Amino acid sequence: APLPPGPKPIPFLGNVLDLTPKELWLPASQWAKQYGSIVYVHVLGYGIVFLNTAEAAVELLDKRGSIYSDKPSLIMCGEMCGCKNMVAFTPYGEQSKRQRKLMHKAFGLPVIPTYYPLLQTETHSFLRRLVAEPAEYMKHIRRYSGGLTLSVVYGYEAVSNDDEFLGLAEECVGILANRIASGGGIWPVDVFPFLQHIPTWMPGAGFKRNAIKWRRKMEEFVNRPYEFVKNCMKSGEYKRSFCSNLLEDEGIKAVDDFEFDLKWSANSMYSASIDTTLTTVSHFILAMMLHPEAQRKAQEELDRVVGTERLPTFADRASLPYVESVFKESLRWAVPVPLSLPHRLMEDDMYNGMFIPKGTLIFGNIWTMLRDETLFPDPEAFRPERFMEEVSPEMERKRNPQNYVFGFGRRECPGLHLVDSSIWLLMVSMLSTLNISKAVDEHGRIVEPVVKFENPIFRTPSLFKCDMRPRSQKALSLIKQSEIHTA
Ligand code: HEM
Repeated sequence: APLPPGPKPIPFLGNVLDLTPKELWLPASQWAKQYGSIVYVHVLGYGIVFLNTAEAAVELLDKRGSIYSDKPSLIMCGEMCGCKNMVAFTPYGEQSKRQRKLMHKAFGLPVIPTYYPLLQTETHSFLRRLVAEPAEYMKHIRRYSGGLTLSVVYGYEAVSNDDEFLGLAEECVGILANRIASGGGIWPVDVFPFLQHIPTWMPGAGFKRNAIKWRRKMEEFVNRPYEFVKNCMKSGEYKRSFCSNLLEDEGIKAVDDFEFDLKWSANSMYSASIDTTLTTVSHFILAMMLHPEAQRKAQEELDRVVGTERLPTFADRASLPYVESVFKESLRWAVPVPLSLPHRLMEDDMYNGMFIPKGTLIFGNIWTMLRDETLFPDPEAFRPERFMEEVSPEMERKRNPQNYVFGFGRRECPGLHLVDSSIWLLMVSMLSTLNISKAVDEHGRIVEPVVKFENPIFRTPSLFKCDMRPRSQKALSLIKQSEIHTA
């Protein structure tokens, strides 16, 4: 049977020249238009498949999940830098299933309301930092998502921007995203495994010396916050968290390798939440700045439902349909992880008469799915109204961006329910208290945002100038008073 179609490879090297290190989703979406729901390329004989429709992604990644849920085994990232135990890199098998079970226990839908008070506290602290230093909004979003994850996962409260655990986490997430996994995480040693045996002192062995250094940092990042929880529990003074809840669960504790799994799952959630949250919230700010009419409509709804005497809460959610549509459209428009994370096919397989060889890397092309004109007419436009239209339940499911942006099948994002609450509250709180608009320079001219996307995995916009200020004196005092109420 033929391989799926795709751009013509060159001899031996394959499609190496077609694969761009930045915004690979753009050529991938052109291939989707040209070749259809499934596209095949290869690099030096290693196959890569892009699944361009929800039907193909659900059929393969979900229904045939037992063979489509493995992860590529990367020597540099996984073995040498020790990341193979992070959930996003764990091979499909007993360990990945145990880790996901732990995360499901902590972040499954029924548990999320128990985090509401914490989400509220962190959101209000974020608003206070934002009004004090609006130009530093990216720093504040990072601090928010880092602080939230430290509290939820370890019961640890970061007290300042210079907090030692926040610093350690920032450093490690930076090493992982910008050093270890840059260029898709494939190093020469992954293609020529014998390189791992060359002595560290040899010229050209810099990658080995770096790997030793980075591995030590990663281990510190895994162990130190975990030891913090255990010490607090010993002393009897601790906040409930993912780790403490599971450490108190006698049934789960009895499972083999429990502590190892717990430590690495906790750490993985930290790494997985920072860039994704930063990307989503930055896109929301960008959208509000570029579409003042959508912002105004959302604010009118908020003023009608919540009023101006208090901040919004989760109890308001069902009465805010337009705000809900802004939330959905922000996720669709942003596509924070446009090609999802790669899965590895464990056995030869056939799809619609085409052959997909064992070992092929499979990318869910979420970008193309969420730019599908039949589901989202004028897909580049930011138009929350599209989600206000009356459609059949089947169509509603097909058009819900939350069914795409978190990936598919057995490796689907375990943080999705938390994100649904945390980012919703963050957006609604910003809308209710702040006006977001384009910045004005010292000559009074409007500064048009210029945005680039440099990260190969996350569609994070580069820092852009914008103006964020309280909607009124009342809004400012609500933000300031939130500290007193939280305390
Ligand atoms: C807007 C925010 C987020 C988005 C868009 C997002 C999206 C994704 C996507 C697309 C994947 C890959 C799924 C696949 O392989 O098919 C993923 C994996 C993952 N996410 Fe998220 N995520 C977000 C936030 C979070 C948060 C807050 C957490 C933790 C609390 C988290 C934890 C994880 C983990 C641990 C994995 C690896 C799962 C595995 O390989 O089994 N994510 N996420």
